[in-house]
Amino acid sequence: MSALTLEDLTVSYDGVAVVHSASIDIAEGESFALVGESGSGKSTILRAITGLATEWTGAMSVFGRPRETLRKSEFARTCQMVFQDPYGSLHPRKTVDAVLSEPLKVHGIGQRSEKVRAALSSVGLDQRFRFRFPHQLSGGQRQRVAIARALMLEPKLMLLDEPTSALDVSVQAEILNLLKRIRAERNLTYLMVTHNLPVVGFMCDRMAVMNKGRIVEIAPATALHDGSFEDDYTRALYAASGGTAHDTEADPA
Ligand SMILES: Nc1ncnc2c1ncn2[C@@H]1O[C@H](COP(=O)(O)OP(=O)(O)OP(=O)(O)O)[C@@H](O)[C@H]1O
Repeated sequence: MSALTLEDLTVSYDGVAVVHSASIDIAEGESFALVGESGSGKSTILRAITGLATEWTGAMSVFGRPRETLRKSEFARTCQMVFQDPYGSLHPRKTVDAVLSEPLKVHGIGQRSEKVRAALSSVGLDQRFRFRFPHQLSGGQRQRVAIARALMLEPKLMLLDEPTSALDVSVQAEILNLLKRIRAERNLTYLMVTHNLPVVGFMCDRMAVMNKGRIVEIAPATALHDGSFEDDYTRALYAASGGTAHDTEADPA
């Protein structure tokens, strides 16, 4: 079963296309990376999937359903996104409890207190953080809250937009380990934007490489062992990242 299929997806802002004819098919349970330099269109693909970028042509489907047929609430229960910046993505005047309860309230789901407690422990946060505000948390703790919020509705597909790049190097590996564990525990599908190839080696099964709005190559993450890429741009990106074989079992940070 495909978790996410994009066919010939072109996305524009104000009539100017920034993603051109992208096609990707991600299997259920797969962890898939979108890589490429800044401005290549990676986040725009995530924005089109979530509905934040509305000018698109082509076809998108989520677990076999055409994207445009999914109502907002159905989509939210299937697919959630974690953003790069846990500072900007959490409301400054809402406690962790309020942030985590909100999706349950909106969707009419009960047993909220138990669910919030369980969510905190599943992202490795002590219960004492429950009634704190974002400014009372570290960057890594905030990102744990953002991940917990994304999990509240038990989605099957997670879109991760550079989920660790705003964090201190010392906590990046912790968050990547957390994301990896959660995916295994819940059989989640990940589509992750990153510019960090070692992160791809650690977290992902396959990668699509983007250059100037186009997917130039789709390769297994194991190609990072020896740089066996077909496309010149991908090889240049690999060389720029150090070009060394990455141990996929080791922490990248
Ligand atoms: N809201 C917007 N309106 C107009 N143009 C935009 C908008 N957002 C992004 N763009 C443009 O679309 C192109 C692709 O941007 P996008 O953010 O998707 O790239 P990216 O690969 O995710 O880069 P980064 O790694 O820097 O986030 C860029 O040229 C960018 O300037």
